[in-house]
This record gives sequence, structure tokens and C-alpha cells, in this order.
Amino acid sequence: MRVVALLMSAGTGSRFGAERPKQYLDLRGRPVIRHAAEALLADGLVDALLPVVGSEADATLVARLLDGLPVLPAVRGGATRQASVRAGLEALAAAAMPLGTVLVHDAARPCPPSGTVKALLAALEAGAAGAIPALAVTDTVKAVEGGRITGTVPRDGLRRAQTPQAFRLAPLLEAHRAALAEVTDDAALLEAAAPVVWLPGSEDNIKVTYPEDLAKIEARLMPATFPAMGTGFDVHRLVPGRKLILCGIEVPHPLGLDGHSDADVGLHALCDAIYGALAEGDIGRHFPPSEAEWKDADSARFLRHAAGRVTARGGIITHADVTLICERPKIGPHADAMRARLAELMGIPVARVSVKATTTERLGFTGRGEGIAAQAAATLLLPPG
Ligand SMILES: Nc1ccn([C@@H]2O[C@H](COP(=O)(O)OP(=O)(O)OP(=O)(O)O)[C@@H](O)[C@H]2O)c(=O)n1
Ligand SMILES: C[C@](O)(CO)[C@H](O)COP(=O)(O)O
Repeated sequence: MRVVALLMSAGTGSRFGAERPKQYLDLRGRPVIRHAAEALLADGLVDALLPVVGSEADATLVARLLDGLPVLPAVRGGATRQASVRAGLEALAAAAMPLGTVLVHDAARPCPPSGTVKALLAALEAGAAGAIPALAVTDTVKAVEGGRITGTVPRDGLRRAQTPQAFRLAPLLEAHRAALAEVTDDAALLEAAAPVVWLPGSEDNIKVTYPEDLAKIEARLMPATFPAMGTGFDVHRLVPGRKLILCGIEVPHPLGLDGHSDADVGLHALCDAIYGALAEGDIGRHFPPSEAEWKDADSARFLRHAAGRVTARGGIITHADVTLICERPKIGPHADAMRARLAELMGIPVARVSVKATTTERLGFTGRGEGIAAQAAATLLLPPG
């Protein structure tokens, strides 16, 4: 393993003031920390991420939010950012990995631009002990005491530090171990003793500090999107001797649905709605019934795939609505559990998922209890093109 990035996520976001730390909040359908993680990995130069988190519960949460990415088991941080970084560095040192280089990045900075990691690593290759992105100060800087201005600070030699910051692991760890004062970034610990260079940062690399920062990031960075809507419909026959799986939940019932997979009719209709909105065919195109691999398969993987296709296309699922059509079983008592499961599989808040049901007044095959039908609609926001 060559380069590990510490993903700093142990802060409480007190200035932001949300119920949850800001790095776990939603930014256009994905948590802030997931944007940060994907951006760090995008250029293929970071081998793994090491999240530094505030609690055991957050470690579990982060593992879920970063599912599918190369992530090491999270480490517990400390009361300050500096203590948290040190905890991450100590964990790397203790793991005795053949690791020379470490990046330190705020999970609250979701959009480090592409090319940043490459430029920082090149600066280390060229001999620097550390390299950081930084921006010129464009406003006149005042020194103040209370309400009174006491001076004007020459700004030419000033820069605003950003993350990710890249370092040789050994000198950074040594500097953290020797630190006597509290600092707000890692370069501060090394810069007096070893060459730390700055590279041009980006105004797009905003740190979420206050609520308005989230809106700024949305406005600056997210490409214009257009809404896409898809519908799906599916039917499976009810037979004895099979479990009844509906919208990812096992529902107690004397009959189950028959099919090649687990025959989860609601989940299949929803997959087709998502594939439809993407204009990417239907579930049978992605998971052909002729393939033995999908025999009795848990349909959860189909929905994860469909949601993954939306992410791969740079889109988000804004809403999903499933209607189950049957006389029995009664869906109402299970609807909330179904919504929660579908939301989890799609990686979106449960408030954006609806599950409801209707009968056909005992008419037709659903009315006679021979099968269950489902229809679904999904709305997405997709980038143009
Ligand atoms: N004890 C801490 C404090 C901060 N951080 C992380 O360092 C980054 C930058 O810190 P900041 O913006 O100051 O975050 P918070 O400390 O959460 O914010 P606040 O100061 O408003 O409480 C964030 O990703 C934060 O999670 C950390 O890992 N451990
Ligand atoms: C490390 C940092 O992101 C550099 O800008 C920043 O200093 C950390 O957050 P804070 O708001 O300064 O505590």
C-alpha cells in the first residue's frame, strides 16, 4: 500500500449547529463525507482511506456511508482536530504498513478538485516534506480588538490553507508527537522545521463550516441537472412452500411468490422504474432469468445495482413510490419497514420513499389471490447528456 488518506471526521460541527455532524449531512443525495471520499479516490492515486471518527456508532455509520470504497477500519479521534489526526497517524504507524506518504483531508470538504492529489504528491516527489493547497487573500486584512481596528495586515505574503494536505508520514508523526501547542492544520506543525510548500488551491474546495456553505457548494459545483422519471410493473404468482418477500422484507403469509429470484415483485417494479428513468432497459437485461446465478437471489442486490447505476451516471434518486396490488397480506403494518429497507438499499432518506397498497376489489388474478402485482415510479436528477 502506497498512499493512505486520513479522512478527518471526528468533529461535532458546533458552528454548523445541525443535529448530526455536518460531514454526515446530505449534499444532493449523498453524504458530504462520501463526496469527499470519492473525490480523494477519483484520480486513482490514493490506495485507501482511514476515517477518523468521533464514536463507535460513527465508525459503523461511516463504514455504511463509504460502502464499496477502499476504506480501512475507522479509528477513534480526539477532542481537537490535532488530536484526531495524531490518532490516525499513530494507527498507521502501528499497522507497520510499508507507507511513506499520508494525506490528511477534512471529511467536511466534499469537493477537492481533480488533480489536487497528483500535484501534492509530485511536490513530495520533488523533495518537500509536506505540500498543501492554499489560496491568496483577496480582501484587505484587519487586526481588531473588539469593535476597534488596530491595524492593517499586509496580505501579499498570506495564504488560506485547504486540505488535502500531503506529507511524508515519519516527519509528520514526529511533529505531532513533539507538538506543544494546538494548531488548526498539520502543515503548522512541520513548516518551521522542514520544507512545506503550497500549491494553488481552489475556491471550489469549500469547507462546510456554516449552513450557508452547503448551499454555496451546491450552487458552485453541482452540474445543472434535469429530472427523469421512470415507471415499472411486475407480477409474480403466489404458491405454497415459498417465503413471501415484498420490498425487501419477509412478510408472514401462507403463500410466497414464485420466480427465478426471490420474486420480490415490489422491488423488481422499483428496479424497472429506475432503469426506465435511466433509459437502461429493465431488470431482465441486467440480470437475465436464463442465468443460474440469479436463481433464488436476494433481490436487494438488484436494487443496489440500479441505484449504483444512477450514481455512476452522476445522478441522484429524488423519490421512489411503490404500489403493491393484492387482497392479502395486508401491507399497511409492514409499509414503514419496507420504506426503510428500500431507502437503505438506494442510499436515500426514508422520507423520499413511499410504499402503499391497493386491492382490486376481488377482481382479476390479484382479487382471486393467485398472484401479487406491483407498480412503481422513480424520479431522478441526472446531469445532461
Ligand atoms: N476533534 C476533531 C475536530 C475536527 N475534526 C475534523 O476536522 C475537519 C475540519 O474541522 P472543523 O471544520 O473545525 O470541524 P468541526 O470541529 O466539526 O467544526 P466546529 O469547529 O464548528 O465544531 C472536519 O472534517 C472535522 O470532522 C476531527 O476529526 N476531530
Ligand atoms: C485544516 C483546515 O481545513 C485548513 O483550512 C482548517 O484549518 C480546519 O478547520 P478549522 O475550521 O480551522 O478548525
